[in-house]
Amino acid sequence: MTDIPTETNGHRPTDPAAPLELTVLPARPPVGAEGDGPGAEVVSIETARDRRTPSPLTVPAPRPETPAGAPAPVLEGEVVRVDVLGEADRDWRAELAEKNRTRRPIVPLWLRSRTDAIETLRWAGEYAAYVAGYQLARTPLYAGRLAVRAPRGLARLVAGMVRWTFDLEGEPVRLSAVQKADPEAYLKLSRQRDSRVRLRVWVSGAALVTLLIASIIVASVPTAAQWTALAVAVAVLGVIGRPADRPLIDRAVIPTRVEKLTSDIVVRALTVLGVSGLNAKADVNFVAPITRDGPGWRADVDLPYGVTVTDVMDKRERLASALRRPLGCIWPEGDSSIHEGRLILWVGDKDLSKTIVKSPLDKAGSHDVFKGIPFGNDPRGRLVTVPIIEHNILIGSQPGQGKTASVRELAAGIVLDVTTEAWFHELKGTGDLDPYEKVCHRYVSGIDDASIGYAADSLALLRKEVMRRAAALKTLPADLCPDRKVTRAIADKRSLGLHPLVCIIDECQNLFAHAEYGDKAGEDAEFIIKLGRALGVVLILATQRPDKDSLPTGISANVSIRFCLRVAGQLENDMILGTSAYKNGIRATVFQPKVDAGTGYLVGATPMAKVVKAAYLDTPATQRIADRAHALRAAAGVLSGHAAGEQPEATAPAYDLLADIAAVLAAGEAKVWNETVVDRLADLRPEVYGPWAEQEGPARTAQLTNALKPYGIKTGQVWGTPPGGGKGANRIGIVRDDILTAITERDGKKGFGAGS
Ligand SMILES: Nc1ncnc2c1ncn2[C@@H]1O[C@H](COP(=O)(O)OP(=O)(O)OP(=O)(O)O)[C@@H](O)[C@H]1O
Repeated sequence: MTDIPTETNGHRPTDPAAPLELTVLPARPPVGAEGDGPGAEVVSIETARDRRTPSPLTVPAPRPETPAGAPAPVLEGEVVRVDVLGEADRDWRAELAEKNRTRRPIVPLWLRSRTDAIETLRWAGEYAAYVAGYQLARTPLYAGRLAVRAPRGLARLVAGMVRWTFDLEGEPVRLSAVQKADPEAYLKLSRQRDSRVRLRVWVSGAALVTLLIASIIVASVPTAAQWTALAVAVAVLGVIGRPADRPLIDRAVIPTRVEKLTSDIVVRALTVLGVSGLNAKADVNFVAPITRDGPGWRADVDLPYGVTVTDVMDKRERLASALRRPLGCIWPEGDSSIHEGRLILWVGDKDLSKTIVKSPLDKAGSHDVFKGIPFGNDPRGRLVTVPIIEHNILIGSQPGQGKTASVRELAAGIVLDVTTEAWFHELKGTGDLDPYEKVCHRYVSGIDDASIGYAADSLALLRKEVMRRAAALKTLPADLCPDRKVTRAIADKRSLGLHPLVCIIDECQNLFAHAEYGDKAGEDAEFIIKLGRALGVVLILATQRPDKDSLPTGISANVSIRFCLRVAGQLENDMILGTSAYKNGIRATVFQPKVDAGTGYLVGATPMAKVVKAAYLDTPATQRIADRAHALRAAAGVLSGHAAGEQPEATAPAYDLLADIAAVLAAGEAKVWNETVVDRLADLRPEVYGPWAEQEGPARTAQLTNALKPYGIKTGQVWGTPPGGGKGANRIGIVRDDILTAITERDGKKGFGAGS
């Protein structure tokens, strides 16, 4: 509650305990003044304050200047509270809405997702099977233990029977009656004992006779039954003869060493981080009970006002120390859909950095890329799938953090889908993708100029392919292609040539920073990323040098899925994960060099950025997958290009579209129809633009419209006349100035980029 300052006379009262309000509220009767007599009620100052009716807000008098040491005059005035006491008007609808938003699930978290439920039941099943197997394997040991303990059990049984039959446990009490010379008590106890013993002798005798009869019966039954009876008798005696400190059955698992996460532990950890505003127990507000969530504990906490989850994430190492767990177990996350201070603290049982995630593709017979590719696990052990159709993927990190391993996992999903054409380029020359060579339409591994030139050719060919596909998709009937994009049904019709085509370039910095091929390759890649998405063309790029020379900004700005393993700083982080990622707390700098190989931030594949440990395929596993993919593809008759031993396609001749258009437009032509420009381009470079001119009507016009989109140039209705003369008309066309402006801007940027 906020109070207007109470120092209306410029001085605080000398006695700090003095009720400040009473000295400055002369206009109002002091508390209890109505009853100042003998029967007056004694009221505490707090109660009196609370009873007081709220006053309208008044402005305090300005502080008067008083000469030093002079007693300050008491000013008339009234101290009032800014906040009105009492129950504030409650907006019950807003409260209900808030409650609805934060309600806890009826069905437990692990049962809400099919995958989680299956996973949990699998764990339970595996655990039960393991315990059963473990104990079954030890039955001979347990039988031996029972046999050894049986004689002691027999002795205990006989001794127990005798004690019970003759009521020996009452003996000390009877003796004490004798010692106290209490004949009355003794006689009472003796009579009770005699009556008990009379009954018990009969019971014990009956038990012995039953046992005798049972023994005679057992002596006459087949041997197997005799053994069974003996085993039961030994087992019973063995159990009776068990030493108090040694259990019969061994534990199948060591009791968990993982400390249960409690609110005290969480509070202790959060309050020692040194985050300003987060210092005391009262600063930590639990919004749900701490629960098990996957293989770890989850605490949902509201941080104090003004403290954000990023403040805590920045101190992850300290948090790990405060929780006394390895860093790889501590995964604080935000839930900004609620607010910036909602922290979900997940503390895993196992250190993520010591976990090797198995790829589900290792055992998969085939795969469908339209369902995404299983990529790895989040820290809670949940499978994360990366969508690939209609996406492009950028992977980046410092050297040796697991880029190639991540690419291998994605490549496994790609090759196991026979409808997907694979163009793989590994520009490090270490042969990490070599197992896949035999299924690739285009493949190269190397760091030399020829290999880099080959990759540049691939991008040029891919650009051409994108343009071909754009036209081909347009001609498809609407019922087959309602959304104007490649679907599973379209991909399955191989004759349409619109199946998924995935081009991987590992260590792409060697291509984009290449003096000869770099610029053109960058432009082509940008073009493919922008236009290829709906056409089934996917680019996957991996780089260990995410700077603007090695990774053109047009690429880093337009990819839709990003996976960033450990990087050194904010700049690299944001180049891979997108502008402001670091500021928003998505920081791949938190991962440890080498130790966290394979672990990175995945953005764009799931609704929120996620930490993911990529599945790891070693070379033999990769080889097995590639062998399976080869057999599948051979059976389906889809091995082509490099895989079929064909020579590489003739490389696309290098060309510059904007320069070519500028060359075919005369200085006085302000606006020209697309079809006229396409005809002139085909004349200029038949090998490049010839296929455009072969298209009919709208498809021909669309070729140029699509090709200009990446440059930000739009086509529209322009007035013109046919080349041979004739009636003028409005048709789709271009404005010459747009072309010249784009050329000037591009060349300007190049000049700036080179110089900076
Ligand atoms: N997902 C993973 N799980 C476990 N270990 C991994 C994983 N990914 C990579 N590693 C480990 O890290 C090592 C380096 O991985 P990789 O070659 O993929 O790194 P890179 O980033 O491609 O390196 P470079 O930049 O030098 O090419 C691997 O040999 C492996 O030991």
